[in-house]
Parts: sequence; C-alpha cells; structure tokens
Amino acid sequence: MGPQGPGLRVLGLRHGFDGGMAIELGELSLSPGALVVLTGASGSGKSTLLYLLSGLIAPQAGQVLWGGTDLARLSERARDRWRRQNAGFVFQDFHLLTELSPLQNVLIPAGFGRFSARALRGRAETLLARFGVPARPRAAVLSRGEQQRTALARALLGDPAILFADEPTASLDAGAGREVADCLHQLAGEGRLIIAASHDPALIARADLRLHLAHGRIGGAP
Ligand SMILES: Nc1ncnc2c1ncn2[C@@H]1O[C@H](COP(=O)(O)OP(=O)(O)OP(=O)(O)O)[C@@H](O)[C@H]1O
Repeated sequence: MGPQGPGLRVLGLRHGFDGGMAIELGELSLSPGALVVLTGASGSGKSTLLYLLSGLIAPQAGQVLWGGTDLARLSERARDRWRRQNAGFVFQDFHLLTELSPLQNVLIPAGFGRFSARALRGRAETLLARFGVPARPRAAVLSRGEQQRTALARALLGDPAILFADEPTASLDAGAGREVADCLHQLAGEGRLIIAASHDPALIARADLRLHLAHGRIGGAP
C-alpha cells in the first residue's frame, strides 16, 4: 500500500485572471485511493485547478482542505513545505535532465524528504524496476514512455500521498500512454490520490472519477 492522506476538500473556490474567472467551484471532495481525471477544452481551467489543488497558487477566495490544513491560508513557504511532504508532480514533457542517468534523475528531489540517502537510493531503484525503466547511462537514450515512467518514479521518491499529473500521456504514443495510464491507475489502487488533467481517452477510461470543466466550472459528462 502507498500512503493514504486525508483526501482533498474544496469549498467556495474562486480564482480569476485579469477580471475573468478561471475557476469557480462550490464544493468538491476527492477521496484517497482514487484516480481523478480533469477533462475539458483548452482554456477551461484544468491547469489552473491543478495548481490551486496543489497549492502552487493561492486562490482569491475559498478553501482547499487537506484534513485540517487549509492550503489557501498557508504562506507560500508553508505551501512549499506541504507540497514537498505530501505531493508529487508529473508533467507532459517529463522535465528530465537528459545527460543524467534515470537513477540520478529520480534522486534529484532527494534531500527534501524523510528518508536517508541510502534508503532513497533503494527506493529509486525499486521504483525504476517497478516501472520497467532500464538502467541506461543517460536519460536521453530512453524511449519517451520510459522517460515519463522515470519522471513518475521521481515524483514518487518521497512517497507522496497525492500525485498531480498535467497531461501525463499527451506526448506519448498510444501504447506508451496506456502503460503510464495503467501505472497511475495502480498507484491510486494502493491508496494514493491521483489527480490528472488529460484529454487522453485511455487515461479517462481508467478514471475512478471524471470531472469535466467548462469555463472554470465542473459540469456534466464530457
Ligand atoms: N497566469 C495566467 N495569467 C493570465 N491568465 C491565465 C493564466 N493562467 C491561466 N490563465 C487563463 O485562465 C483560463 C484557464 O487556463 P488553464 O491553463 O487553466 O486552462 P486549461 O484547461 O489547462 O487549458 P489547456 O488544456 O490549453 O492547458 C484561460 O482563459 C487562460 O488564458
């Protein structure tokens, strides 16, 4: 089992840019152990909602509750600390340092967490093996699917209870995308809360909860 956090609860969330409202959300509860996929047209607010839920940006109004902690009320520094302790991130374009090995990439966030250097190395090796990433000298020679699974291993190094993924399969071919979607589904089954923004039918098909955004609001089925 992975670590199980309290889940996220959102109340009265509002956030806009330049007068326009990007997100308006009355109430939303996201339970641990679920793969939640945010869908919606370009500009509907998926990335902004991910940033709000992960404390990367503070909302103009409302609460983002993780148990008794309201991320919206924390200072930027306290939100950074919360993210380091509880959250992992995966992006569309991997953000790997391609001259480093997969193992070195996974160990980049080391030092922030609660594990010793030795335990971290063991965790990194276990995660890479779990996701089927070969031990190659440089990340540059990995396939795109292997690169994204390396990024996934890196996001999990600190054993976060919540994982955010912004279009994690969008730059992969269908087969590699399905593998990453399967990994995310399995990670949710272990008790983590996984929140992804995606247009990918393979990832949407594996979701426990689909939230369709239109003009910053959660509406009916996609
Ligand atoms: N930093 C910003 N400054 C100004 N406007 C922004 C900013 N970030 C997002 N927006 C606006 O907020 C709205 C929602 O954008 P967001 O990036 O969250 O949408 P999205 O659904 O993730 O789109 P995409 O699928 O293209 O990534 C858009 O109208 C966008 O232009």
